[in-house]
Amino acid sequence: MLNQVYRLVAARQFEVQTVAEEVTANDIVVRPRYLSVCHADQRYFTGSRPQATLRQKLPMALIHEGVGEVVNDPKGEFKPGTLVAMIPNTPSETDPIIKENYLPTSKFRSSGFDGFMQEFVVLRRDRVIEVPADFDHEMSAFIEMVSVGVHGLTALADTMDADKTTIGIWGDGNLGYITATLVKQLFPESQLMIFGRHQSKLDYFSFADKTYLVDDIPADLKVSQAVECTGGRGSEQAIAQIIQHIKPMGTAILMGVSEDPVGIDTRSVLAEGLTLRGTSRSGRVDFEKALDILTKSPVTRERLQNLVGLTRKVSTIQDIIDFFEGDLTNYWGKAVMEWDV
Ligand SMILES: NC(=O)C1=CN([C@@H]2O[C@H](COP(=O)(O)OP(=O)(O)OC[C@H]3O[C@@H](n4cnc5c(N)ncnc54)[C@H](OP(=O)(O)O)[C@@H]3O)[C@@H](O)[C@H]2O)C=CC1
Ligand SMILES: O=C(CO)[C@H](O)[C@H](O)COP(=O)(O)O
Ligand SMILES: [Zn+2]
Repeated sequence: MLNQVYRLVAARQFEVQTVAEEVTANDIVVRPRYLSVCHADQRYFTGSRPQATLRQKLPMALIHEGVGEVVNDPKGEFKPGTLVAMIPNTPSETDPIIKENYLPTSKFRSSGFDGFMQEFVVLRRDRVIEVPADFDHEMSAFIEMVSVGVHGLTALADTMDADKTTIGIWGDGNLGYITATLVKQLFPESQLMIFGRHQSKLDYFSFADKTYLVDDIPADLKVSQAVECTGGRGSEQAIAQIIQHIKPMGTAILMGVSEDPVGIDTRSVLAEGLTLRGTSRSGRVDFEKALDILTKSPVTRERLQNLVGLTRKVSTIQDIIDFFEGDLTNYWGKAVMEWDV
């Protein structure tokens, strides 16, 4: 099958390349419909990764968050037109201990392996998962990010001590918002506190028990456990505040990506017996759990619909460039393209 792949070839430059794809009986052919932009894609689009990384990974189709319609299933298990979430991580082995998203042999789309900006995406059968027909399509585009939140909170549940009194989330953007909606489902008895930089973003977290601007946190405030969802240079300040405000022996899950190493006050980490645990990406089990939560909880779906920020139909390369540029200046929410190439 000949496929048109929309690859980033250099910062802010895309090219359509024609690729011959083999479709085996174990594959599903999907036409992408709604695609959502992640910070990781923007770091490639703007050329802000190190030059050596860009040389190694480009040309490459961006985007690892999206839903599409099944076009062809050689085994007939999925009907044509079925809406599916596409799982960007593609493992080639299993391990009894290391999860699929941490195996060095796994390929992750839009990080060295073509993402979803293609006419058709050929995925292994276990890399698609049906999305209920009544889900909002634009919200469904970022189910991958919901699965990342599920993965992070699963790691928190596996690691933390018995104190569930208060969970603090640092970061008032997309990942913070998604993780906050999931805390309400996965830790319903906990008090949820959000720590952010913008009052107008914190106002969206109306379901949280408390919100704080990070320059106005009461000195004696303590959280039982914490999740860092900031990234960039903001991570350093967020981790420092988490160390200051978490109870002894608490766990902090770190999810924000920083290009440069950030400083951490290890003396306090040791003195208070804290656990800092990083989580990255997600696997099929996290997608399944995310879809289960969304299916059972209409209120979570409604909250996540409030995170749909910029939406536009894209049909040409200029539309794609304009869309990515638009996302860079978009203040609140996820940017979702209706993929109409
Ligand atoms: N681990 C993983 O698998 C994944 C990681 N990520 C990463 O998560 C990070 C966040 O992504 P996303 O939510 O989309 O980004 P956003 O820009 O939407 O959100 C980050 C928010 O955190 C705020 N912030 C910055 N510093 C602090 C601080 N010290 N304390 C509290 N809030 C702060 C930012 O404010 P301001 O804009 O003023 O700086 C911004 O509002 C990125 O680094 C992204 O790459 C994303 C997906 C998956
Ligand atoms: O966004 C993510 C998962 O949803 C990850 O942060 C992203 O995959 C990291 O990739 P890269 O190393 O290419 O920045
Ligand atoms: Zn991502």
